[in-house]
Amino acid sequence: MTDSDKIKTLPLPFLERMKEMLGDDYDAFLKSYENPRTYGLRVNTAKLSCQEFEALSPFKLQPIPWISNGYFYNEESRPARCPYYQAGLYYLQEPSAMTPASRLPIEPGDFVLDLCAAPGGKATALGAALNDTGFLLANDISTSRARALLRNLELFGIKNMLVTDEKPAKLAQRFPSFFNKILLDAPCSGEGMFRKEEALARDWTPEKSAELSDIQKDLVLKAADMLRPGGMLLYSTCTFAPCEDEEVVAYLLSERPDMELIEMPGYEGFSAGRPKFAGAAAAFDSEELRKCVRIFPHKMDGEGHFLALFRKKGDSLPPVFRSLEKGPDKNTRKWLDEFFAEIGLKTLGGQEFDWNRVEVRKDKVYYHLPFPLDLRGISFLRNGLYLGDLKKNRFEPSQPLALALHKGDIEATISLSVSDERITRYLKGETLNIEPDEAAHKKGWHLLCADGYPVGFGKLVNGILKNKYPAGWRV
Ligand SMILES: C[S@@+](CC[C@H](N)C(=O)[O-])C[C@H]1O[C@@H](n2cnc3c(N)ncnc32)[C@H](O)[C@@H]1O
Repeated sequence: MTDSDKIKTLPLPFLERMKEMLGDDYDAFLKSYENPRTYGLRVNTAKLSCQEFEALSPFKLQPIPWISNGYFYNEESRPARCPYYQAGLYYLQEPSAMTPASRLPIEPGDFVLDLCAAPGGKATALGAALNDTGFLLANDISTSRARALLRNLELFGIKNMLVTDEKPAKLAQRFPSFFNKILLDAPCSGEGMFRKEEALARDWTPEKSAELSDIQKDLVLKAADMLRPGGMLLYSTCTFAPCEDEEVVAYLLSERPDMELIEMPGYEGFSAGRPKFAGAAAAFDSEELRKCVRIFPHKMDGEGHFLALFRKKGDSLPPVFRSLEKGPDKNTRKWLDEFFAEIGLKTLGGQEFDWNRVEVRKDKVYYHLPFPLDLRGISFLRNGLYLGDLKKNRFEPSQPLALALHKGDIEATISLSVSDERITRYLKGETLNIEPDEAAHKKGWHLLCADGYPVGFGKLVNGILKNKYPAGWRV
């Protein structure tokens, strides 16, 4: 389909509304559909700095000016095929979609909720910013989408996380005034993504936006109720529809007078929210809506988005938890100790290993959140990090453990260059020949690394590395 054909697929009522919204800018907006879309990559700063990534990157990068750790890349570079992707060094994300997580200021130790998180484009950014301090609850109502979310968080090596597939109402009941940072990237009509995904334009109807607006209003109230006084909530959509954007913001401000809009770090391409779209619920100064941000594809190298940053008035202290004092049973401790001695474990993700966080369920060993949460009745896919499995009298490590390890955490590594074809063969599940000077130990469990960044485990026997990369992760 040519680019001018693309314009022909845009629904007429949508175009009429955009013409009214944009006035003199409408022609430039329409013309932007003739431009190719841009491609973005966001560096996992929990694993390496942007400078380190720039020095390593095999593809040409150009910084995204409004995202501190974001880069444009050329479509032909195919960064998903590079082993650094399997090592969790970056996430591929449309550049505008990087904006919401980047405008929610995460501090070490924050309790963060991403309410509609799958597949994890924003949750991975929030988790990396927390860098295993505090904790991240990443939720999605859809179980299958929550599985993809879990995989992406595991790829990023995040430990302090709870991944749930719950109804927001249930979470709101269990966690009132609990989190101090919340991202609500709401389900929306996706008008901002019409250039990227034509199917969205084909399925669009004005009635859908009205239905979604009701859902968004419900979700934003639930999110506000889970926010602690003094905490911040970022609401975002990838649509231009006023009933899903300013109208939802106005609704929250009217229903919850303790919520206020605040300015977010700006960028020259951002456009202000529109006071006239406040809708019926305008029991506040609608000029405040100018603090919202609209992203238009004719003003920036990205697709359409909407963002609003709120603060809950007042102040509060973080919840206090009793510390965990349980730890694993004697045998689990022994088998884990033996494995850790074999690989020479010093730290886990740069932090001291905390035995109190270890718990076994059905022969699976987990490294829980650092404090106990009451999860009775809450449906979750993961609490913390899945460390591995108890087999007959021994422990076998998991892939998420491999990805949660940092350079320097363990002794038993084999580090090959990313361009060494053995890394690609490993990712396909093949066994490898390893020279004696390439491995830290003569035999046993090793962590295979690409330029020092963990990719997965293998077991060395007589110069052959038996592949332990799980079938479900292979490329
Ligand atoms: C815009 S997408 C989220 C994208 C995600 N934040 C990211 O950056 O990768 C919206 C998500 O909301 C989920 N969703 C839809 N209705 C929901 C509801 N009532 N409660 C929670 N999540 C919901 C959908 O399954 C979908 O994954």
